[in-house]
Amino acid sequence: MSAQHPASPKLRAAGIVKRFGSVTALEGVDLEVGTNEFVSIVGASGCGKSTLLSLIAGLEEPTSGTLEVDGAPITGPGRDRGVVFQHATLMPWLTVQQNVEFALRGERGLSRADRADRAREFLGLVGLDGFERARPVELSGGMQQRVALARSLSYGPEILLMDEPFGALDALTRRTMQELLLEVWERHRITVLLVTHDIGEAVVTSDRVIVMSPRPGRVQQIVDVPIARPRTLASERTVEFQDLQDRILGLIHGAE
Ligand SMILES: Nc1ncnc2c1ncn2[C@@H]1O[C@H](COP(=O)(O)OP(=O)(O)OP(=O)(O)O)[C@@H](O)[C@H]1O
Repeated sequence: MSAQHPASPKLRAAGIVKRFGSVTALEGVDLEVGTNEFVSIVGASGCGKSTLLSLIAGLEEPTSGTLEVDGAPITGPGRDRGVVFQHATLMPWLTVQQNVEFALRGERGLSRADRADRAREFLGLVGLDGFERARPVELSGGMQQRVALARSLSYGPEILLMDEPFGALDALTRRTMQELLLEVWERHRITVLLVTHDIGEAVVTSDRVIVMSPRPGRVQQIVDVPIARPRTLASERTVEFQDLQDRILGLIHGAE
């Protein structure tokens, strides 16, 4: 287990247990994520990665244990946490611009014009200038995920929770989206928690990788990623990168 724990964590989970009927999805999960940290969660299918993310998003309640953001308990979904899922879940009858504006409707003090400006700003950030009036059906999967990312970032969350956000994309688009995510993270310095099946993705993006073990889901090990940033394709060709990736794969297979 890594000795490094953030001094005052942005996000803290302590003793988390989650049961669905007779299934124990999570058993005694402890986790601390620092402000601006980029942390990935990996592990075999069914080890509780999505469940943990849903609990932190406030979409599910733990059976027992404590979940906190900045020391305050998580009691439900909140605008301090943005969520991006594997599928973009855009509203098909709205344009790209309207989809982002819709997410801003609850923002106090934002006029209609402000919402439109904010939506345009974030669509620009994810490289969708010129697509504001398109409908989701006219976009590729990667572009739809860009809209989902813009939508989640537009209301200024401090934590971005991502569940296999690029899992449905082809390898090239996936690579572009990883680079975009890192760019956004470097620029906005938010805290990111990324669930992924792609160990390379976890290593190239993260400060730390949490390896979970299944039945019931627990934190098996936390692996530090000491590779210098910014990370590029060249960093992935290094022995250090390959060794880390192999070590994490070994941990996952050892736990199955
Ligand atoms: N709503 C639910 N009702 C019943 N059981 C559930 C529910 N959600 C998750 N589970 C169970 O909890 C366990 C953990 O599931 P979860 O989806 O969190 O795992 P995961 O690691 O994200 O899996 P995958 O990598 O396949 O997406 C599984 O045994 C799953 O069947």
